[in-house]
Amino acid sequence: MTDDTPPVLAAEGLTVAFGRGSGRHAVLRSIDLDVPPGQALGLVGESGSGKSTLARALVGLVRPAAGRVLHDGRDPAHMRRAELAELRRSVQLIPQDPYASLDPRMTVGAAIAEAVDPRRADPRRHADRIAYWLETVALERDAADRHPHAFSGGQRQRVAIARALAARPRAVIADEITSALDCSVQAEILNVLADLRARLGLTMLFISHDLTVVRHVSDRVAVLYLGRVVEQGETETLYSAPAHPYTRLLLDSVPDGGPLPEAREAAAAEAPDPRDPPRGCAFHPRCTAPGRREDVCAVAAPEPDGPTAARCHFPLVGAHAGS
Ligand SMILES: Nc1ncnc2c1ncn2[C@@H]1O[C@H](COP(=O)(O)OP(=O)(O)OP(=O)(O)O)[C@@H](O)[C@H]1O
Repeated sequence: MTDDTPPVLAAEGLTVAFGRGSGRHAVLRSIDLDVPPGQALGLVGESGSGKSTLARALVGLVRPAAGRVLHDGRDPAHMRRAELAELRRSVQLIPQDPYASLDPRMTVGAAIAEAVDPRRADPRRHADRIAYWLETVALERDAADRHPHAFSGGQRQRVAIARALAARPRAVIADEITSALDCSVQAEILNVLADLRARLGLTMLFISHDLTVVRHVSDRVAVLYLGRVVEQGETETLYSAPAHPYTRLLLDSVPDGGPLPEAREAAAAEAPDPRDPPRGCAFHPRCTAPGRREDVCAVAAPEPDGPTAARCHFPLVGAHAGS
């Protein structure tokens, strides 16, 4: 790999809008991010911030209103049908609910066989590959003969991961795959993913509303607020010195010892309607960073600045940090 190897996944000025006429509204606004080969980018944000829409846009299920997505430096909008089919295989989306990716009528073996070779999906033909992928996610070989409903939630998510990997993707997008699971099962799935990343050098976009979860599996993290990336950077930098008050709020809300009083107050405030975000900095009505909310916040949208490209007029750290 050279320095000019393009990222496996990228978004450039990506804007996605839904609705028609006067009801049309942007859900993602000028998103810039990239995931280089073998890296894992975590994407965090609260419900409605646009995480799933971004995942869907990256795999070509949602069309940009402006900007573009790139796969290995190429825009799917200019691909032929066969290339698009190959793209769908090479970027696997694992959704929160494995039932959305697993056909309940198919045995697990048949589902994996289909990913191995869609044209010759006979599970007997691919028995060794099926066993290999099941073992890769720490499931028994005989899981192949059972249907998805015969598994627990965590096991089902392992099956979904095995199925996604069996397609030999260049990248995996995991969308809230642990959020419906108990803490201990969540930890198991995160360990499986961390192990797979180390063994297979997977390129990954890992989406969650939970910063603690994202930290374990990401080299870098991007924070989404009302359809905008408000901060992104190396995981350790972002966690140890967040520059955006929203990132700080998310970190302070992590349940170890309970949130700080300001975080509690801001977290309790309703998130604004994504269809009609506040002018200026969209976060300003909830911003409780002491002494930092100024008139400018209500009128001017901040540009990304500092080591973590924080979109804040008064970042908490960095050259322009206020007192
Ligand atoms: N097909 C659609 N048509 C219209 N609006 C949509 C559509 N898909 C998503 N939205 C809206 O886009 C916004 C972002 O939704 P999205 O599902 O991407 O958020 P999210 O961060 O993934 O939330 P959650 O964590 O709750 O899934 C929401 O206001 C949602 O109602």
